[in-house]
Amino acid sequence: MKVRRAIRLLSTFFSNTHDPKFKANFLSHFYSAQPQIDHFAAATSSFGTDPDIDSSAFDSAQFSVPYQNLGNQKQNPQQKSQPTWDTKYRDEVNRRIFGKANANKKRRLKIEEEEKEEKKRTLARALLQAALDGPDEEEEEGEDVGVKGEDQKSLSVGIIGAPNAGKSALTNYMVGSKVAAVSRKMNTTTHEVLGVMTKGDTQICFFDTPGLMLKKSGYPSRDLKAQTESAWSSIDLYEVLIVIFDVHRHLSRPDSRVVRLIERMGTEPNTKQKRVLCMNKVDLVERKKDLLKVAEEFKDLLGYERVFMISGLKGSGVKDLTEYLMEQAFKRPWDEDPYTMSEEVMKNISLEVVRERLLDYVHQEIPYNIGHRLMDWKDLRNGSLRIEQHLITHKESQRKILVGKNGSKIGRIGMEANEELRSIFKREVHLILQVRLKR
Ligand SMILES: Nc1nc2c(ncn2[C@@H]2O[C@H](COP(=O)(O)OP(=O)(O)OP(=O)(O)O)[C@@H](O)[C@H]2O)c(=O)[nH]1
Repeated sequence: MKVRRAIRLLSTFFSNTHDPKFKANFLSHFYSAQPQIDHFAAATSSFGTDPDIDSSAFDSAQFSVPYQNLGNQKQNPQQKSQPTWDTKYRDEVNRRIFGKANANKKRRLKIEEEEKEEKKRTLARALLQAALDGPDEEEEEGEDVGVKGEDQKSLSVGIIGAPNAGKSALTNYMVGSKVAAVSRKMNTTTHEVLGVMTKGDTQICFFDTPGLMLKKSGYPSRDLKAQTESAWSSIDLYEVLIVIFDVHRHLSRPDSRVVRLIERMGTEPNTKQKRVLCMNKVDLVERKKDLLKVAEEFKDLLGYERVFMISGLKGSGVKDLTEYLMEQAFKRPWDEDPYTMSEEVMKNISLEVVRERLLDYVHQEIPYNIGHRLMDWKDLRNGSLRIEQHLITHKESQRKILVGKNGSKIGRIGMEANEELRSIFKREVHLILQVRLKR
């Protein structure tokens, strides 16, 4: 749709232009993969001159498709199915089968780094989807626009669980699927806002509780005592605490530390906090009877007001959980500006938009190992946003595919991404994409 609109704009522009020389020049601009001197000089200034790097560029400034306030269009960017491959499992397999426990610390760090990146991207995708979807019917009912301070309701929700229990996936699902607006920011190392959901008059902030080390007894480890103590004491700050665990894993290989955590949280009363138990990853459990068995196992834990069987990834049961949380909210002004998108989120969205367009145009031709980096992000004085991203490949053949004939592919990717970013950020965007060959 958007390409068509851009093409339409270009055709109108052309039909009003009669100078054939001008047309020819313009077209050579449009399709040229060669950087245009002025823009390129600016675009590469942050890079220095690396003789080993060859590049081709798209610069949105060369294509004067006028900015229009495109509003909150309903769009459906075809979401590519993401590999659900979890590198932790690969690591575990290597460790068990090949005994590579400590073989490669660097590799582990790299994997962790990749996982972090993937999480950021997942969040960005969810936010992007939400931003593009616009408010759905349910949200329109409650219209959060202009909800007065005295009518606002808020709730803080902490999520606790072992690594891999699915805390992020659940939050992303809740925040991403029903978001009227979103923001995400880091507070301290122990309080990370996982996401903010604003729906109707209610805003729910989800907090991660990282850094909680458990001993076999289910109590905090003495290692890193100060750090973990502050993390543990922070748990009480939330009005609702979600204790989440991987029920599929529990059925096959129960982890005593997780069981103790569930028991501890379910027995220790806290009159100021409601606690719920979430049996996550139910989609992986084949025999649903097994779920009842697990529910039975924890039925005497009176500290939990409710038990939810959910799939944070696929969404089953999440609606009930969300409704429950909405009901718990207190009359209190919102903590977060629902329309704030943090810069970090915006940056990730910009990468994600380009990545999606890339996948649309190069499909499987481009392996996932192509480097994709945000090189520059600037708020310009005229109110526009300058975004520079580089696609880095080691192979000339890949560079050619990305650039396309006379730069047509990178040009198209750039045009579409630029327009999409304008409509998401509601401002003029100056996008520069460079395909670089690193020898
Ligand atoms: N099948 C299935 N997989 C899930 C579900 N929830 C999470 N996962 C997967 O489990 C893995 C861990 O999920 P995360 O959401 O990252 O878990 P986390 O608790 O935030 O992990 P840490 O950040 O390590 O504490 C990911 O590969 C998810 O895709 C679910 O409901 N069903």
